[in-house]
Amino acid sequence: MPTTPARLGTRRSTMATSQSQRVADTLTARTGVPVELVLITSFGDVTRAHLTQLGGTGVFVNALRDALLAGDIEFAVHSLKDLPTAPADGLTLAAVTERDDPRDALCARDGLKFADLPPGSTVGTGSPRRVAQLAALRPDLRYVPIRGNAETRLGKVSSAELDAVVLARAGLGRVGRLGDVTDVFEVDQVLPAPGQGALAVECREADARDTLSWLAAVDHPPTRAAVTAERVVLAELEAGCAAPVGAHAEFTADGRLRLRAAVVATDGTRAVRGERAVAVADFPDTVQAAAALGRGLAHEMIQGGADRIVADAAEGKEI
Ligand SMILES: NCc1[nH]cc(CCC(=O)O)c1CC(=O)O
Repeated sequence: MPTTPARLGTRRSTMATSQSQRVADTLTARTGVPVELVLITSFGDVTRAHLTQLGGTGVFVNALRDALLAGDIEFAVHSLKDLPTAPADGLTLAAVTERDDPRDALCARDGLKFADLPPGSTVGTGSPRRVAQLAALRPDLRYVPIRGNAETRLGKVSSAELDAVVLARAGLGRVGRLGDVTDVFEVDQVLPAPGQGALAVECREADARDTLSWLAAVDHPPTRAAVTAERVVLAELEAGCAAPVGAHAEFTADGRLRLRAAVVATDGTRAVRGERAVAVADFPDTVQAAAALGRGLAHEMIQGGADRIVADAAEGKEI
């Protein structure tokens, strides 16, 4: 067992350092291996461009991946929903942590619920997925693209620049701001981003089987199966993290993995939704069964025109 600390690369934001520290602490508690955090600046943290204009997925993870490949760190913790679906050469997902609350949350002025926002109220979110699904529920609100970390976004409500913002509840918990939440969207109202609420532990492929095999101590196989199904939907639709695609999988009481997905046009007027479930225990490999579930649902949705909606959303970059 190594006695020099393993270096865990993290982005600098409060959310990133808090979730990285939590993974580090759990790993040390479960394995005895000391872990130190190494702060890395990513392009996604410094640019002010809108997420849909950054030209693809991975803006938040590339700096960490570069540091891994350069040998500056042993492993990295990412928000799984920020991780591109394409595998990175030489790297592997050593663990997927048990998912936190996957739902999106509203933080509104005066404790307002979503249904009680007056018509014309301004709702800030940088995510086409959220805008599309929220606009389908409340076309009478004004959706305003915003960027910045969770604290910056919440500040736009307290300064009265916006009436509300929508953020992931899991992230708000990690920055200690659950007290700002005034409403929570059930997953059948606003489907979360694939992987939302789960963390990915990434390392060099060779190390995962060898010197870093202890990272498996934070792997949560049911979460890995669920997020695999969700991410396959995203990959099959050839959509990135900025696409209007929601997907959520969960195990039902009778042991089936149930996957729901939605592709919604950014103005909320067109949508293709789908749902299917599989008894994963009937298959030798749970993750492969989950991937097959995701592929099946994605193909059914493509038959229904989901790929057209994704392509249209990618063309009209401004939301
Ligand atoms: N794209 C930024 C990002 N990446 C992960 C989270 C939240 C935490 C999570 O989903 O694990 C957030 C902020 C947000 O969407 O509100």
